[in-house]
Amino acid sequence: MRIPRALTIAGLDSGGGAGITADLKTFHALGVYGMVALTAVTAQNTLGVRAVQEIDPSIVETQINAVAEDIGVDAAKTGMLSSSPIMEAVARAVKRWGFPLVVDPVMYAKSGDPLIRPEAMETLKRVIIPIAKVVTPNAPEASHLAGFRVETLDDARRAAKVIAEELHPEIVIVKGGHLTGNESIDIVYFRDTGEYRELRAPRIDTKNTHGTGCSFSAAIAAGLARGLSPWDAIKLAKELITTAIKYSLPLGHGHGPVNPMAWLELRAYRADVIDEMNKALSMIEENADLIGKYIPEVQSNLGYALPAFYARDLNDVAAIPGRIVRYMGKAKPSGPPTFGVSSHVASYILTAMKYDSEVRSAMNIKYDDRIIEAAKELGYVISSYDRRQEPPEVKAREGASIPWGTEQAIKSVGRVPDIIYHLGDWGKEPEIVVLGKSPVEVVSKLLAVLRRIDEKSRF
Ligand SMILES: Cc1ncc(COP(=O)(O)OP(=O)(O)O)c(N)n1
Ligand SMILES: Cc1ncsc1CCOP(=O)(O)O
Repeated sequence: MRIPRALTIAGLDSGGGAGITADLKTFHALGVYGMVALTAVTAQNTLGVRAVQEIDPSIVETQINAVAEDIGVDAAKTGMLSSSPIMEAVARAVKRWGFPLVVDPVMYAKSGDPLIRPEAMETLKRVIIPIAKVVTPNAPEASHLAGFRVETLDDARRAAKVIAEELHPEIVIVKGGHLTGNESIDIVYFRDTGEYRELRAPRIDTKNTHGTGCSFSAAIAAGLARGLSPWDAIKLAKELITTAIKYSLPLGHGHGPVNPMAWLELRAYRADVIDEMNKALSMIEENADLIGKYIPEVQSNLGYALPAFYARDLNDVAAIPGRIVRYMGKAKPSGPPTFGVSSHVASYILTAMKYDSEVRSAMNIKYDDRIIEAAKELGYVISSYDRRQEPPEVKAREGASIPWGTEQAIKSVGRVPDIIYHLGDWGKEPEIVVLGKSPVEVVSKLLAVLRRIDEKSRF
């Protein structure tokens, strides 16, 4: 088994959002072992850079040699290279080992503070960019490298070609993050073939973009280390950075950090949600006769949302496609738990989570007075709302009824209850919704109530 290995040759951001910490998170999120050759220590936070201590160039070079000689480097990236001597040292080591290099031509921090000495700009162009397989300037960096202002997509296309032809990297990506428009469009130019390609993603409206360039270039290096073609590595990096920006972290008072670990966490949480749903479905199947009696005309569903930070909309809630039906008197899930297949139950969950982020699961069942009575006896918190009181403007808004009703029920008991019910309206069947922290907890609550009804009916 080959363990892909990538090296970041970059600076430390004490705030943890950019530089080597962003790079290592990105490498690991993509399943690549990460190594570091530190070039500078910056005293930095989300607001700016307070101080910079450069690392001695010979130490930078020795770090690269040390890891390449022993552990091996499948691909590397550079970030903050602030001085000509550091650049010369890096170039010597890169040429010695011959690994593919991604260059993020870091010039300024998001805060606007400079991260390169003015006199080193020429060395960046003459010594570092020519040894790059891929170079990833944003629009201001592309302006410096190409020698004209990059403000439009056409400018970006022209700049990519000029940088490739004059400075000789194999591939130039002029990133669209600093340009305007609903989409963030990166221009990719291949020097050998003269071919242009584009990478598009919806522009995400956030100020928390600290570390974007670092993570993007690290993701390309990780893809190369994994043996992907440059184009596949670039596409993967665009997907990762879009996710990292979508789930960026509102930390600090300036530009908060992007979140490359979201790539990994989302996958882990999704798998966890499906596992927990399957456990609860087994409980339903083991008690199919009992639960079967309480499946309503519209049928039931059981939902479970991702943890609150990741639960943004209905697609972030897993439920049963085709719902839980009554078949031969028994409760029967129609299919495997799947994200984005519920609107009704998912809407209860997402609304409840606004009041208590721990309550991530719910199941709807048929209304029955005995359930309310038994739940009261068991000490559950019960609340209700009256669908007939729904304001016309709420009724008129698609998808607004359940959030409205859920909020009414929560506000009337001052917390997210265990059970919410309503007695219906014209054309709306009365229903009971059981809520809980997990689907196992929801089904356990439901079974406790149904068993109590059963016991009572026997005496
Ligand atoms: C140590 C260090 N390296 C690089 C940067 C640049 O990061 P950022 O300011 O977020 O800009 P992009 O990553 O988007 O290019 C830094 N601030 N510190
Ligand atoms: C009670 C109820 N009312 C309309 S659909 C439905 C059942 C569950 O729907 P979903 O599968 O959207 O959660």
